[in-house]
Amino acid sequence: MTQAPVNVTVTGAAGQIGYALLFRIASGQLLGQDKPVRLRLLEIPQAVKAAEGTALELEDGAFPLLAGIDIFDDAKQAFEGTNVALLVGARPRTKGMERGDLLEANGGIFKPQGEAINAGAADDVKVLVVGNPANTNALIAKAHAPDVPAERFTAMTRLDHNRAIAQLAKKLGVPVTEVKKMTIWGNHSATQYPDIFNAEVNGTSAAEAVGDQAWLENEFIPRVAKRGAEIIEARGASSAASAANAAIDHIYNWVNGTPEGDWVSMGVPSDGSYGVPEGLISSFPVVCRDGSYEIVQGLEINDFSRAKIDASVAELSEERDAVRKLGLV
Ligand SMILES: NC(=O)C1=CN([C@@H]2O[C@H](COP(=O)(O)OP(=O)(O)OC[C@H]3O[C@@H](n4cnc5c(N)ncnc54)[C@H](O)[C@@H]3O)[C@@H](O)[C@H]2O)C=CC1
Ligand SMILES: O=C([O-])CC(=O)C(=O)O
Repeated sequence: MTQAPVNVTVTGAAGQIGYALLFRIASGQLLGQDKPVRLRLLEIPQAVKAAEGTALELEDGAFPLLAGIDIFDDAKQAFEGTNVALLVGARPRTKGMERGDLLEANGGIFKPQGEAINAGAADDVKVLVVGNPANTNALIAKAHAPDVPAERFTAMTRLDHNRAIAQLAKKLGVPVTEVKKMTIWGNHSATQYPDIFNAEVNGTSAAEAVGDQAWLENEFIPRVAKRGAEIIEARGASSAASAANAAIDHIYNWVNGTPEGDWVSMGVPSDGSYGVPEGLISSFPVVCRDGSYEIVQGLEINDFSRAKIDASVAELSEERDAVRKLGLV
């Protein structure tokens, strides 16, 4: 283990996703088994003690790759020298809160965090926003980090991607490993569009293998898009371990590449591909190589898919307009 440790900042470290995420990072699953990590945990002052408790447990794991843990309640310090920033902590929607209130409350978190990343993160920083509304929170953070290349700001739709693979595999009675080229388009919200027209099962068209438009429209798409609510209903709490798992997958692929003949879904700043307005953080199919990603080009978008993508992108534009009005971007 001669490499210098990679600095990984996790916000919301004392929350449920944080608890599921930190042990997997410490065990080497985020970056790879040859990469030591130094954890930098950010919490609000009231939750620092709980984060300290988690740090004690991390110590008790005696993880060979864990080079150190520091805990902060100040964003500037937490993002100093960070190579990988996992922005998990966010303001949840509470009773009586309007959409605008939620965006404003999250602006109060993601604006200063963007500024702190801009001021102190390492030159190679990669940012993943998990905290909801993830795409627009990522947009806010990016807007306040003008010195960081825009493409380093990403939002998590990998949980949706994994959910879509699992549901499709279940429908067709095949192992998840047979499903390739799944795509989530748009927003991490109920408007997202899981696209099976470009997906493959055993190397052939997934849509043809399913051959059931009613299942696609009435079961698959709503199931994937509303899976978060289904989990909350069943568990009495939102997805945590599966969200942490998806965050691990997102960064692992970004850093180490996607497998040959497959792609993954990431919320990334649009370059105008597929008619998504430039700058919006929208989910696309991407391939990752050598620590960077590229949006997969040239996919066929049929009329059904076009309408679904447009609807989700329209929601992203509305969210951007709302945070623009609030002076957050
Ligand atoms: N993109 C996705 O696919 C998913 C996103 N989520 C979102 O992830 C977020 C976190 O979820 P949980 O861990 O379950 O929530 P949680 O409420 O258990 O934990 C959130 C933590 O963030 C902390 N926090 C709040 N403001 C902060 C700030 N300014 N700086 C640092 N820490 C701060 C809180 O003290 C709390 O410990 C939520 O917004 C949730 O909606 C959850 C599942 C999937
Ligand atoms: O709604 C939530 O907080 C959880 C969420 O994003 C998901 O499970 O996809």
